[in-house]
Amino acid sequence: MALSGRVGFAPLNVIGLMSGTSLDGVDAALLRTDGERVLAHGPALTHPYPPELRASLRALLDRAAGLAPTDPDLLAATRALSLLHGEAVQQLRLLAPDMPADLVGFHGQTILHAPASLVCGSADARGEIAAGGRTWQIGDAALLSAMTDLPVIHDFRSADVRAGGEGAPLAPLYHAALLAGQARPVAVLNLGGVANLTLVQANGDVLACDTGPGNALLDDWAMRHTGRPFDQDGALARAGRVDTAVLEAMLAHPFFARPAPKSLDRLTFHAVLPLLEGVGAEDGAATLTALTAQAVARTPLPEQPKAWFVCGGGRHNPALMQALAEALPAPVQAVEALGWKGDALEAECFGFLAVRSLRGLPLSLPTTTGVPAPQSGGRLTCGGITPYAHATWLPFTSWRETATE
Ligand SMILES: Nc1ncnc2c1ncn2[C@@H]1O[C@H](COP(=O)(O)OP(=O)(O)OP(=O)(O)O)[C@@H](O)[C@H]1O
Ligand SMILES: CC(=O)N[C@H]1[C@@H]2OC[C@@H](O2)[C@@H](O)[C@@H]1O[C@H](C)C(=O)O
Repeated sequence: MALSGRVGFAPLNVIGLMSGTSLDGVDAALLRTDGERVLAHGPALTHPYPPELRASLRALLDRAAGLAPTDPDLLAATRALSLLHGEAVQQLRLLAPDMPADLVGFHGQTILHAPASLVCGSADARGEIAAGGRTWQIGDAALLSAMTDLPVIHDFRSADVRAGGEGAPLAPLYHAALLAGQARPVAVLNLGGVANLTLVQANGDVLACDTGPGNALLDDWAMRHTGRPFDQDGALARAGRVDTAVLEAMLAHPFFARPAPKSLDRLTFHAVLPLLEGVGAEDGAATLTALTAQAVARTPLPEQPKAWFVCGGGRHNPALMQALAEALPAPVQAVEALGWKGDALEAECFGFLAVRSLRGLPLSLPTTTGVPAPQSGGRLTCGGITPYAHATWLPFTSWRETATE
């Protein structure tokens, strides 16, 4: 029998873990993939952060730029979130005894994102100061590997930033793999703490960027005015009116006019919050909801998508979905319309990218992060693997399986 030129790569069962900028918890999802195609979707779940961990992570974000690696609060938060990730992995394994995991993709918690373009405030100078760029995801991959007795791929973004890229977004190659066969141009919009889009152009090229705030500003506003962590079902925004003068002043931020690729730190837009001084709780929520939608609509794109598919927690907010439908010229639907799990997509993505990392395939492209050439990334940790024993000393806390809507 003649051998074909291409050597195949056996698909793996991989658990992807993502804890996003909303600081709400860990999403975990199981996939069978070779890093190019998804052969099976296993279960997914969300393991919420306890309020004290959420508060301590939120405090670390404010101090991240000056944090020493040995800072006691940093070490405590790193350990706590790594243990929670370990719990999430073990719970997921219990849900899928017929899909034994081979590998874990561990994103970690971003506490600082300062790629060169944000450090210098201009994309043009990126090449000169690339060495100054930095992105920081905390998490103890060796501890996770020891807890789960699995090899762990982590540190997905640093190689891209070191090479002069934005280090984000990294979901585009996963979105593009799932979009194969859809009518183009087509876009996926992720409404997390920060919002990001993937555009698959008519010729199949993939373009991506962060668009602006997703839910993070609105979450902080809701916490300040209602004491609740987010604007549940958009109730606050729906009771208010958009302050167009404030909205336009916010949209004057130079980030919005920059073409893709571009990325953001969760705190980048906190500089615009003083513009809302004196605006009431409801009108402020309506204005921040409109800001997220307008930032997407005004992102300079070479082609307008024929359809938008929305993932991330923001798609549960009807006020935000309505604002997007009004701002965008093409239909806007949740990714469930494609049969995808919108709350598990990012976790699945880091499973998919873990397998790509293992294979040395690119995680990013010049058109997705601005990196000069297709860039691989991620680091493998399998040191310290010990037989799984933590169940005897770590009680499982609350978790919920991701619904298939
Ligand atoms: N019912 C709801 N009503 C309004 N907003 C909601 C609802 N459910 C979720 N959200 C929003 O979704 C957010 C969580 O979204 P998600 O889990 O996608 O964030 P993330 O994974 O942290 O984000 P990122 O993509 O930035 O990493 C919450 O903080 C909240 O703002
Ligand atoms: C630095 C960082 O963690 N960025 C996140 C964040 O959350 C959304 C947006 O900002 C995106 O750039 C990225 O996450 C997704 C999963 C990504 O890399 O595609």
